[in-house]
Amino acid sequence: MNALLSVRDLTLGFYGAQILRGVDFSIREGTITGLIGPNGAGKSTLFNAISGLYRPNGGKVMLAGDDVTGLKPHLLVRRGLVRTFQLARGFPKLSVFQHLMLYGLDQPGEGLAAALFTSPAARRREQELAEKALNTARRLRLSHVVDNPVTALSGGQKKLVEIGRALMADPRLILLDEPMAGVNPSLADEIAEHLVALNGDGITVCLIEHDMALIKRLCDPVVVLAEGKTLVEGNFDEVAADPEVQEAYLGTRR
Ligand SMILES: Nc1ncnc2c1ncn2[C@@H]1O[C@H](COP(=O)(O)OP(=O)(O)OP(=O)(O)O)[C@@H](O)[C@H]1O
Repeated sequence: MNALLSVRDLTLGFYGAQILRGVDFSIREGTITGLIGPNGAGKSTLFNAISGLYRPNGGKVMLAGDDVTGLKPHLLVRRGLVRTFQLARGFPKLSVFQHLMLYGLDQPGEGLAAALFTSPAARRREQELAEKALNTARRLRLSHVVDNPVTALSGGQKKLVEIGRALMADPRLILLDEPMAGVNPSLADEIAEHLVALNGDGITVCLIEHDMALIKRLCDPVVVLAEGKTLVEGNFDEVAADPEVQEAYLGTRR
């Protein structure tokens, strides 16, 4: 399988502190790739650098063979790369449905003007979007809360809305930053099932997660990041048995 995304020698620093120190890794199309590493290793920063939130100081991000280093997030979304955040972002007063619609609007050719003018074409497009939002909610088993404000949702449901938001962009690759963190075990299981289903539908997934049982169950390969560098890559058992990985975790985490 080909690399859908490759990161080469990526570096990024804040105020003189080097956080990413030459990261190299690839995400093969069709995989659920796990990205693990001790707290502070730079995993979220790496997602931010890939998804255009932070501009790297050096190195390259290639998406489907194109150099997309430093492209703004909305341009990457149009190329099929979407990320989610650890803490669901959003507008507290909007309903789940309105959230999904809003993110569906940020699509190629979907100017705000087109959405506001009530031409037959704009109305048709709005109807299509509404259907897509309802289907997305159904797919994530959120239909029963679709008209509720996001503030009224449980932590786990908010995580599902965050995934739904990403799905509205018809992604080819989703970067998920701890989508199960802080969620009760049965909902974490449900989210895991959704990820497997999305992957079955052809979406490539890269997942940051601290729960090793979930990583073992869902991810192959697993990439380990420590102190801003990729340490090793392999299947879960290979990675877990690696002395360097054990040392990285022992040194800083357990
Ligand atoms: N905007 C920022 N400004 C300054 N330092 C930052 C910023 N974002 C992250 N850092 C620093 O970069 C380092 C890596 O943080 P990051 O959140 O990427 O780690 P992580 O591997 O995702 O950790 P965790 O598993 O705990 O979420 C940390 O030392 C953090 O304090």
